Amino acid sequence: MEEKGAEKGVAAMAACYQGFDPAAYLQYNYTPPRADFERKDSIVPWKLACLHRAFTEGDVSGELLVDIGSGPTLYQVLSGCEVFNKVLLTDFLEVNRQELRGWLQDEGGCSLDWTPYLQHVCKLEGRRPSAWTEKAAKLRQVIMDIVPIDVHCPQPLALDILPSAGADCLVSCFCLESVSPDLAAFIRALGHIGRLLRPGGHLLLIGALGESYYFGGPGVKIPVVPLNEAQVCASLKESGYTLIRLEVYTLPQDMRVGVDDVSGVFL
Ligand SMILES: C[S@@+](CC[C@H](N)C(=O)[O-])C[C@H]1O[C@@H](n2cnc3c(N)ncnc32)[C@H](O)[C@@H]1O
Ligand SMILES: O=[N+]([O-])c1ccc2c(c1)CN[C@@H](CO)C2
Repeated sequence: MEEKGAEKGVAAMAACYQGFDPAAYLQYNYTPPRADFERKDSIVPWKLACLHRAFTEGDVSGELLVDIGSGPTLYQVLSGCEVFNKVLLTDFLEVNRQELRGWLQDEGGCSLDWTPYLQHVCKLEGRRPSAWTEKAAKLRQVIMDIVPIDVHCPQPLALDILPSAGADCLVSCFCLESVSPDLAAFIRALGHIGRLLRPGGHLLLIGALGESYYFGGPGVKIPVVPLNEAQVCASLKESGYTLIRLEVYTLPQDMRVGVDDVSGVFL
């Protein structure tokens, strides 16, 4: 049983997320300058390059990839969808699950055009950019479901969703530190998601460094656990992970656009 304070902190975070606005969030973080495919130092191309390397160079493989706290974004599985034949997307909010379903059903029901992302990852894979339609079809084919998740629950997913052995790989981007009231809750959540992973499975974790808040929509200010590299490493170790590689991106001044106070990104 968590002590009362922890439960109150978690409930307060859930209340903050009631105002989350997927379209605004995508606009803030997934359009230029943060997603500028012509700029070598833009954040999103850096993340896509790291994910491409992680999914193709490491010995990351298996059947099932689970994305923890997908939000309204798909970039985090554009490389993984070529390596795993089942991808499970998850989020705490129905508005985000709905946004992802909109893309999946390909009826124009989503707030961001993911084509430049698909084209960019095709380029990283040495394919011609026009292969983006094949990649989109592949992703729609491997996404098996879009389900609710709560990383503060010792059992974050409904019981019958994962095979008994667990997932072969987890990916989670800007979730745990953005949904936890404090560092202790962040570490507990790391442990909770670790139980979804089979022994020897991989966790690809992307997160914010030095961030204390971000806007999840107009006027929707959400508190974040400010992390430094040492805390990330110590938290992973404490929750039973073996760190294989840590990469850090430091935001250039013009990537600080007022939607948060993040200073760096780790993977
Ligand atoms: C900053 S967004 C990250 C979205 C996306 N992964 C990305 O890379 O941009 C944090 C996400 O965590 C979700 N979330 C909020 N509370 C959560 C919880 N208790 N468990 C899991 N996810 C939660 C939110 O709905 C939101 O989609
Ligand atoms: O630059 N980015 O690509 C990017 C994408 C998502 C997010 C950030 C930066 C920083 N804030 C987090 C929420 O804590 C969400």
